[in-house]
Amino acid sequence: MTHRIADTFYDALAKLTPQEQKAVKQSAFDFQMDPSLPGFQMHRVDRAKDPNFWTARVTRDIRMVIHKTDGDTLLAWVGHHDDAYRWAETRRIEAHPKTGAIQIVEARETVEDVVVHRFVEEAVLLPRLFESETDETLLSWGVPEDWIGTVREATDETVLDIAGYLPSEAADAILAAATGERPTPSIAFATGQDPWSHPDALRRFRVVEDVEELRAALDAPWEKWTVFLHPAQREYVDRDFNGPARVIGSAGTGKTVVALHRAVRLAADPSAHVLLTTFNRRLADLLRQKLPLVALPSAMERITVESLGSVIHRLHAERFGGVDVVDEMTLRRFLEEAAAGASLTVDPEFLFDEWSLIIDAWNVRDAETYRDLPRLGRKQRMAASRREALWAVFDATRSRLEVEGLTTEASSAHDLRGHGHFPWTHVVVDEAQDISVPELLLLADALGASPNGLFFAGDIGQRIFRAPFPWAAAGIDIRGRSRSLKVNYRTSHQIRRRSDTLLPETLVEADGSEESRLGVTSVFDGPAPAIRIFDDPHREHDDLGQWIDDLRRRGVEADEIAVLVRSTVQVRQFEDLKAQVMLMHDAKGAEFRAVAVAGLNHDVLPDNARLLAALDEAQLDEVMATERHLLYVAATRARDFLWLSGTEPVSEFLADLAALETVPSDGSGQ
Ligand SMILES: Nc1ncnc2c1ncn2[C@@H]1O[C@H](COP(=O)(O)OP(=O)(O)OP(=O)(O)O)[C@@H](O)[C@H]1O
Repeated sequence: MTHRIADTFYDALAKLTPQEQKAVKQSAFDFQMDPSLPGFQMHRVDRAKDPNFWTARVTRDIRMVIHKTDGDTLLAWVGHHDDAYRWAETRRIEAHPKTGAIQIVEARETVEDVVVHRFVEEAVLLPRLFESETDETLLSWGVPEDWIGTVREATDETVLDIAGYLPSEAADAILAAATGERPTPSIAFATGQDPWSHPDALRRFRVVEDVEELRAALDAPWEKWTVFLHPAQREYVDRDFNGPARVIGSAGTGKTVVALHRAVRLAADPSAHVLLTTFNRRLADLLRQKLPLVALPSAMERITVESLGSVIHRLHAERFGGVDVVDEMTLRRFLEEAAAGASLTVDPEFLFDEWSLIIDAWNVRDAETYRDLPRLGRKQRMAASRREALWAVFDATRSRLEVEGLTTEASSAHDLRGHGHFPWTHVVVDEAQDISVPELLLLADALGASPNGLFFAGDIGQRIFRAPFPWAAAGIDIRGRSRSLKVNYRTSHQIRRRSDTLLPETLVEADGSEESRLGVTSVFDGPAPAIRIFDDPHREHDDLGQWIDDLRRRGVEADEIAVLVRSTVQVRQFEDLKAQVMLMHDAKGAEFRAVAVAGLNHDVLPDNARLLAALDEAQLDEVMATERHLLYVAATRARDFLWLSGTEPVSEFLADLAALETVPSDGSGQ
């Protein structure tokens, strides 16, 4: 006898009151132990299209909908009595005729009102998106047979509605197709293969082995990712790689979720020691909070969650004793004094960048290496004589640091390379787009060649802290072991579409490889983002206050609303609002039901001081890219509601977004 739980049960449970949830959980456990208990008063749902639907009593008013086949049970839905019967009466659970995956299919006539009604109004005007697709193609996307006609009638205006009624693989496919992507057909199972084990079935049904597992699954019904993964996520969690691998994808596509599950799956091996890490402490703390949702205590014992900086600092202290790390001001002074000593006139910013991004980052120790080194991540060319003169400055700075008993963070990482035992067998790095050169060099040295040794999750469109550099130069080759996720679980269609316009459709990595951002879909709908431009900052503040008050009246709690700004001065400007007010940089890794990115003014984003400090076109491009990424990161923290505003003269990024508002729909559908 196999017990399963469906994602629809989960979603329905999350909508009940805490009291009702408690009762349902107890009943679900009891049911798993003994489904024949008389208290359940099992009733077959008489008017159901599918004869296998039953209801089980939880309380006077609450019923679980159970699907029973050959002794196997599936917890399919839960809710108030009449709703539960209606749900069961209008669903069928069956294997898809083409793909072979088990699906929950909603009876089409129940939704005709919603969808067809709209068809009538728009039918004459709008082109049908899938008119020319054959039945065979639509079936290969997982569209249920009796939905083919409706899908073929879909227009730009109705495609979202229709997708909402379809099994997720079919919804993903039609939404991707509506944006011009060619969906990959679902795997077709041969007759005789278990339809429940199809990858598309595994994303919505999960076998529950014992009550402990059921308890873990039901304890956090809002965190659906703890139980149900998209097949692409599952693949990257489970697969074995013979070298470093990477999952990429735009904001909200579940990369962190993959990183967490992957760490747990690696820790299943009793001889494993897994480091789950990222580039700063705040993000490592967030990972530490999420890990217990997916890891049993036995796996937790084999997983260390710590930021890379902290790991390096700790290992260095253990191995070499304590050394003081030089602060930035002192380092800048040493560099300038060394330049003066060598009678070299050089821009201090350039000197500092050259030290940080080349000399210290790549551990350049002699003039020859410096002379021959490719300009990794630096766009300016430099004559050999100039490099020779500069080398004297860097060499003197190194000696000075040594004399004063100081080191740098980068040097600490370099010291650890090739020195002694690396304490972990596997490292999983989240937010890998912001990893530094020395950190990557260390990881490459320790585990770059070992199977399943290194796994990275990241998005180059969200790189906001560090300059880009080619990973291959650090000894990491992920060619053929990198793939992207395309389903956005966090952000509504409307918010994702708007935010996506902030970045180019194709991003180019430092090694020249390209990443297409097209074809991403969201799993739910919501209101369009509010894009507002004001003449007066007080007006901006007050209107934003009203937007927040409105949300509060609609039941959004203050801690689910974030106001994100670019500078600390602006934090003060908005801090009286009933929301969490924070810097855009600090929102990385977080998500909120509602986000307002405010104070998007001309001198604020891109940050004026950074623009002024740029020494040439290349640096200017880099500043523009990271500032753009920052706005993208900020906007994509929003789940349901997004507000973007500034006061004239506004940020060029905001002006661009506002200009799009007045342009008629681009016809992309998504
Ligand atoms: N398979 C899934 N089912 C349901 N929800 C999911 C799934 N995967 C991810 N999510 C949800 O999507 C949201 C985004 O996930 P996650 O933070 O892992 O994305 P990300 O790609 O790391 O985002 P970012 O790049 O913005 O940091 C989270 O709320 C998470 O709970």
